[in-house]
Amino acid sequence: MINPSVTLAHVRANAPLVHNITNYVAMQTMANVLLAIGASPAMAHAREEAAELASLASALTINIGTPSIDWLGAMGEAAHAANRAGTPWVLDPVAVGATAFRRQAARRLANLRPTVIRGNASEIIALNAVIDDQNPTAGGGKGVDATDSIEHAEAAAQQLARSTGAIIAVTGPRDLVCDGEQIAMIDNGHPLMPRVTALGCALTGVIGAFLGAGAEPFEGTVSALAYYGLAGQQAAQQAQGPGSFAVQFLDALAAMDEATVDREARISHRSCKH
Ligand SMILES: Nc1ncnc2c1ncn2[C@@H]1O[C@H](COP(=O)(O)OP(=O)(O)OP(=O)(O)O)[C@@H](O)[C@H]1O
Ligand SMILES: Cc1ncsc1CCO
Ligand SMILES: [Mg+2]
Repeated sequence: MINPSVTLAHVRANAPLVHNITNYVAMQTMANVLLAIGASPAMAHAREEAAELASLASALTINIGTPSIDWLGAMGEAAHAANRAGTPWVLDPVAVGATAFRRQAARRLANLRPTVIRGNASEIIALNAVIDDQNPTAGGGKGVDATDSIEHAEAAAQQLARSTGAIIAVTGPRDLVCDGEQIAMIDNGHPLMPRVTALGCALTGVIGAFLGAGAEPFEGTVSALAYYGLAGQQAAQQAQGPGSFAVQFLDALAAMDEATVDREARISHRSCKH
């Protein structure tokens, strides 16, 4: 039985510092989402300070949404520093199927022992193919958007969890979390969420904050997804469309009552099929 409110309360009480190397599109949204949940965001991508900041933080997140060679250097150094410090870190392999540059970057990062990898269904299918050396040339997704279903990604998530040792979180109309042995499905969320850019990227930060607050990685990831989806449902009740939804969403994250998360989280849990 997972109680998402336990970690949410820890985040609110301890305001973990989350270091994010994320894309230009997501930076402000992600920082605002982290502030709304009660965490303390730091967005920094200079190679000169990446390792130092990662080792100070309670959690690190790395997102390849707008990659460059310089940033990849900073990402590698930050991941190594987090590993040395025993700090959890989350990889967001944005649009990994789209280009050779992204495939190479994501392969390198996924092999640096991330605690969690979060992507949409197409990203997880593509990343698994890359790690499995199927090396897709034009695989998966339409740029940063998903074109595959969660159900379709389940086998890939399981294989990727086993090959990388990471917890795999696949998000979409339903979310799935797999550690290679067990699977949780989360049925919270709202169709307006993918109509606002970078809400997936920001969710990667929320997972980071939950891990940084001390959650066990599988439970912390499931808890973050349920809380986030539920905030989406609540925001949608007040919203007129994607614009007002974005504003309402921050308010819903901040106002979320802890008992409500436990009551309205729709989490189911089972063993992997194979
Ligand atoms: N159709 C949907 N119905 C309900 N919830 C959804 C839907 N699509 C996405 N979500 C929710 O939106 C959040 C972000 O997930 P999504 O899969 O859209 O990320 P993403 O594709 O990485 O987004 P981005 O790249 O824009 O940051 C998750 O909480 C997910 O559950
Ligand atoms: C739209 C977009 N392009 C690169 S990163 C990003 C944010 C959503 O992933
Ligand atoms: Mg994404």
